[in-house]
Amino acid sequence: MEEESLISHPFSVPTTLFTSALLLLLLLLLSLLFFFFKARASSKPKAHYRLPPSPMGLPVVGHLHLLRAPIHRALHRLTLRHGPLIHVRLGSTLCVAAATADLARDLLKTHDAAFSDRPQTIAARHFAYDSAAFAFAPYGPYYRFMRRLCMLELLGSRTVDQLRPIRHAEVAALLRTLLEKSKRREPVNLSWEVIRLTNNEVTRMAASTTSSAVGGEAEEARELVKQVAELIGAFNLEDYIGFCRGWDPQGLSKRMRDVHARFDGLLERIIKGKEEARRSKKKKNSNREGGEEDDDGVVKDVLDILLDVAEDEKAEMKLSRENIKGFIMDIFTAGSDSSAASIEWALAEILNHPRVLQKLRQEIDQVVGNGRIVDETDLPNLPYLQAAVKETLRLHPPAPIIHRQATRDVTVEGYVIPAGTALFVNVWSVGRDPKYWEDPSEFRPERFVDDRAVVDMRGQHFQLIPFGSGRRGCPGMTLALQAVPVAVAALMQCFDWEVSGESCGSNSGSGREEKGTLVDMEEGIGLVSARAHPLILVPVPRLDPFPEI
Ligand code: HEM
Repeated sequence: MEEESLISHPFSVPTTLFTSALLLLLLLLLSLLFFFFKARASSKPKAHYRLPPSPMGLPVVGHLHLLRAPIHRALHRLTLRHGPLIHVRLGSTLCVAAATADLARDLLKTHDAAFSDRPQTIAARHFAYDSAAFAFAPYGPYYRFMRRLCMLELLGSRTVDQLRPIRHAEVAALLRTLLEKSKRREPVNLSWEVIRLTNNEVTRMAASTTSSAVGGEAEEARELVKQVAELIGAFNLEDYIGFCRGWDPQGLSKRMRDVHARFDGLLERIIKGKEEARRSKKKKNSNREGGEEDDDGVVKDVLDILLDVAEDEKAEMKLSRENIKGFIMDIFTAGSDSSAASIEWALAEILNHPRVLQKLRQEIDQVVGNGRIVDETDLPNLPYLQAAVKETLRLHPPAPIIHRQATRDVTVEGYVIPAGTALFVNVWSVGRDPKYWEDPSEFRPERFVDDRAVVDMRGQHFQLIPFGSGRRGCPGMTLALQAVPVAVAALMQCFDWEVSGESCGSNSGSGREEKGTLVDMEEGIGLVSARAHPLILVPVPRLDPFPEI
């Protein structure tokens, strides 16, 4: 059976449990024939809409049977056959999918305002504190206020810089673990270690003034994030088949309520701990002579900033407890798995390309040397590393589909996309758009070196949009573009890697997989596009003596 990926980014389309839901659906089909005519009549677009082309659909299920996971690949195949802009139906929900860089520009730039909402699935509603959170909030005054706060403070470059020591400490902890294991020549499940790294980084940056503030809770957060991923990724019949609404035939809504209650409990504990720490700090300060503030050098984390705003009488908008919990939950779930998937894919591609590995190490050795571990401050001097990360995100975007919803009717290339339509911009296809990419399936970091280095990932060059674009583009990009390359660089600088067991290539036709030597590149299914199988490798220390960590 195909292993399902359990890691998440909540802005992609549901894929997990897709197959089982489809089976259930087909069983229901016969008994629901009566409803078909009703559902079809109510879901039919009005006659004057000139929709983009579409494959042949079925009653009730629409095109569900054509969308086997991973969905970005299924949509890619359909757009190759029917044109770069198509429409499909998930049950009774009308969706439009776009597959080229030019269409991405049209939809996410020219019509950005019309596509600035996200579809409100049942999971989104459950985990979004009734729209009080950020990632699924409608594009209104609250969202705009939070977005500004996010870009200037919460995830802005100043906060990201100030919290660098947390990330540095977590990378060092990972290297120590690997060094220990290397002494016993023990295979390491690097996928697991990398998820732990990014999860610790995000939870500590979000909510810990000291390393112990969330320490014990990071594990619980990791487990809950996994559950949220599964549930957001589940194909929920209630979302797409009108007559299933309120019935919960798969028991998903019940599970969502349970997981949400547990996550809420964890967030309450974290926030109460933080409030306690802030109260005692205030007390300590007020006991000081002259009542001057104690600038004890402790840097504010994201939760501190949110609580400051919530307590500020003059703030443009008052933040509620729900707003704060929602935002922290969003970055716990959005921040760690996407970065982990990028690190894993980068390692796998680099190991499969010894020439790239050699060039990368040459660059790191020249810039950093052997006496210390590479640091985020080295990144501007490591252009080949940055190119390798870009190339990884082009070929393996962790959120392969950008998911938005039309707030009004939009005309694109002569077709009309009606208000309420779900939009899928297939980032995976866009990164392979032959108009912009030569030999698109080749892993070749060189394409970003020299004059082509101007293609960046900030959402202005639409052939490369792994972080999306426009008013709903990823606010965690600055953070990810520090955390991902430095982790890749440290792992390549410090260790040689022997490929072991499950991670071996399978000669499955890519032309670069060779049994016993190289890493398999099979893609899993799940909200975040991660590897299907864990990366199991044996670390062999490369630096002798190993630098102090
Ligand atoms: C390599 C890592 C990452 C990738 C590839 C990625 C990708 C994306 C994409 C494609 C979107 C949707 C953009 C759109 O609709 O145009 C998004 C949204 C979002 N991401 Fe990320 N992301 C990453 C890391 C992070 C991190 C580290 C954080 C926070 C700590 C984060 C937080 C968010 C949030 C909160 C949103 C929702 C924004 C909104 O709806 O306005 N992401 N991300």
